[in-house]
Amino acid sequence: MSPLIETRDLRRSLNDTVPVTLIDDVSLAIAEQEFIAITGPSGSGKSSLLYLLGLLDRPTGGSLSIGGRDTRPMDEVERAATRLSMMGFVFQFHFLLPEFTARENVEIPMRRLARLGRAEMRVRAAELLQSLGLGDHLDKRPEQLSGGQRQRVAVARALANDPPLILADEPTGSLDSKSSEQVFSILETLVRERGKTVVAVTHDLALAARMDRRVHLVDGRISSDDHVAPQGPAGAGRLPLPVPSER
Ligand SMILES: Nc1ncnc2c1ncn2[C@@H]1O[C@H](COP(=O)(O)OP(=O)(O)OP(=O)(O)O)[C@@H](O)[C@H]1O
Repeated sequence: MSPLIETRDLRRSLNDTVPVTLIDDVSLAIAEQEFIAITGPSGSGKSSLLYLLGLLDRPTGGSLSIGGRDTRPMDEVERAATRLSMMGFVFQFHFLLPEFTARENVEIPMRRLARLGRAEMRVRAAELLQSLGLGDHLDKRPEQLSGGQRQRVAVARALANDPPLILADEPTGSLDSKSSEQVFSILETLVRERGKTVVAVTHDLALAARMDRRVHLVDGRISSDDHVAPQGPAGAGRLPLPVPSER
């Protein structure tokens, strides 16, 4: 089976007055159900790499395949369609739309993909939020939620179209330790019990140590890539997500 993500000699350069190489010949294969940290010093290119993998930016060299499809010939419409169906994004700041409720925010990617009818979208959004411990907050707007709750809404939104891949940029970076642990354990459960692949940029080496693989960048290049065997219980099947306590 082809990897979920495969890059060969991926490169992103900027041709400003002084040329800068953000990502330098990165070759990486990521299989389904991997739980991967992208680590490295500030400015090493972690976010740049994640944006390339998420088709939010275009490489200036090398190749990138998603789900076995070469992304090079894709136009913007195909790239957007691939993002919607294959990926969910979680950023350090939740980027929820303030005028919409939690449930409406989760419905947005479903509306864009337009695979489900309106009633099905509403039910699915509610179920996702319930599974993340937010069943009592469906109709609240982001300003009425705590930071940890907002980030869990952002995770529910990332899962809206049931994508195989979740790309996260410092997903716990602006949370207190309790909320950070909740969000991390949700991401872990998505891999272990829901078969998702999670690629997360993190500065937090303690969290990275709990993931299965650490791709370490220095100056836009992979300086180390260390794997450990997945820790999920073999044959555990699909278990419910751990429901964080309501706050
Ligand atoms: N649009 C841009 N123009 C010029 N330089 C850029 C641009 N985007 C990123 N850079 C530079 O590229 C390098 C890599 O940035 P990137 O944000 O990917 O690093 P990072 O490892 O995620 O950093 P941090 O941990 O601080 O978020 C940095 O030196 C950054 O200043």
